[in-house]
Amino acid sequence: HKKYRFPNHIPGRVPIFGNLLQMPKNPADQRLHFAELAKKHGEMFTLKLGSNYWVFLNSHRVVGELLEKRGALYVSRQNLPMAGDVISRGKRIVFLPFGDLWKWQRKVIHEILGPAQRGVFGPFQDAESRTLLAGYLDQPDKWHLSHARYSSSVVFSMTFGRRTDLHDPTVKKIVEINDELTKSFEPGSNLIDAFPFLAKIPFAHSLQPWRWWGDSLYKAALENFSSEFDALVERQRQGKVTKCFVSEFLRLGRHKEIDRESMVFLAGSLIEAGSDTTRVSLNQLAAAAALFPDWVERARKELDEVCGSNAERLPTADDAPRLPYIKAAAKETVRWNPSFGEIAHSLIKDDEFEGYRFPAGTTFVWNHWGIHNDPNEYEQPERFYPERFLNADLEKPTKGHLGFGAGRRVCPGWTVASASLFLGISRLIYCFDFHTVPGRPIPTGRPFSIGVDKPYEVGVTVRSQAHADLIRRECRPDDGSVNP
Ligand code: HEM
Repeated sequence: HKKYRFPNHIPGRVPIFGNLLQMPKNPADQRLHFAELAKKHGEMFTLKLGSNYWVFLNSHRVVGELLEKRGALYVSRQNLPMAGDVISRGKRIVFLPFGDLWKWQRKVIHEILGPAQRGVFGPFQDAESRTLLAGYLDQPDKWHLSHARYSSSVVFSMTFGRRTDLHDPTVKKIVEINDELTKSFEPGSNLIDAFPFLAKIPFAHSLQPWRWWGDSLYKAALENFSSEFDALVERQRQGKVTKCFVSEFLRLGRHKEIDRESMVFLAGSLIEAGSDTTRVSLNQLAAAAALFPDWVERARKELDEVCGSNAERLPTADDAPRLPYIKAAAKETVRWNPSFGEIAHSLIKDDEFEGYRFPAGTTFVWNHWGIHNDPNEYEQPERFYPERFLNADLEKPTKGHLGFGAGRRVCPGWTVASASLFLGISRLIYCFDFHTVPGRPIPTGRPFSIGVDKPYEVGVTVRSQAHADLIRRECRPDDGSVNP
């Protein structure tokens, strides 16, 4: 590696493992650790994790220079024998290395879910957010389950054309598989991904316990998605299909271009990538509304001007041009106290930058928590303050923060995601008050827990009798139940 030069190596490396043994175990602690390292070492630093070099990008400037401006080079994912090959058999787009299959999948997703298709998924978001309100009204203490149901049912409708609730067996399995999957790609979380060469040693299959676990996760996901796929084809045969990702995919003949398992995983990947992210973002929103009532007041003023101060009607997607503050709040929701970790990019060709030389295969991490909490990047970063996004980029939901990642790997679901957030936020803030619960402070200053359990206490009450009546009138209460 003589001809290469990495920025700021973090001291304390040991042979073979590099910095791996210094990594905190818990993902939230890892994020705080990366932010601390950024404070000490500046815009870039390097960790050696097993046999891999990980360069951390700690400012919007270097993320922009490398992941955005040179996006065509910083476009792949690192070699992940466990998460990518064994658990996903190279079929989950999120782990796919740069190449034809990845390019093809991005193109198809864009074609079916991009901005031109808003009319297709808009009605799902409208229906599901009404159910969200009914859930809040009936079971205010289960707000977190209402978020889970909303998020999951939107992406399910959009992908397979059917609504779901939290008791749905397919949804339950997805949640379980996702839990395991998330664990598997934290930096340093499993030895095989830290030492990819181990995967190449021809041990007998039976001597590789990690393979059993990975294989069983793959099979569980495949069965789960396949049965949904078959059910849709059957509904279609009976002439009962709603326009959705899979029905469009079939109508456009895309299934002739790809094998069945890859097709099933493409659909499944959308659900995996779209549900938890939206759910956790709404959890962040609830915490922010309870902790910072000042922005809620300002958001209300705008909503009341458009929909009436006495619950005349619900906000809709068509109100967006008159609700700039809500659009800004949707961006701030994915910026503030971000709970999710980053997904690293990998370099496909040697590159030089400001005196450094990186070999192809280097892993690059956009330091999500570090950048979002850096006072040099955001004034008072700990404060939820939508005003910071009332600027020229307001209409570009992915700009000004890293909530959707960056560059060529930026979340391809952002159109759907930002519309789900916009509608969810505008309706919730219009109809409900959020407050902190005495003696149960919301634990900010570190990433929130992303599990399906309630991450913290938030008090929820309907704003007025008129708002409760509006919900009863316009949202079907029988759909609103999240838990018997
Ligand atoms: C608020 C909700 C969401 C958030 C915060 C979010 C965030 C992200 C982030 C941070 C990435 C990685 C970007 C990178 O590597 O630079 C990503 C990737 C991805 N997201 Fe989202 N996402 C959300 C919703 C969705 C939805 C609704 C869908 C599907 C319709 C979706 C589909 C995907 C896919 C397929 C990828 C992998 C892209 C690739 O590797 O090329 N996401 N998302």
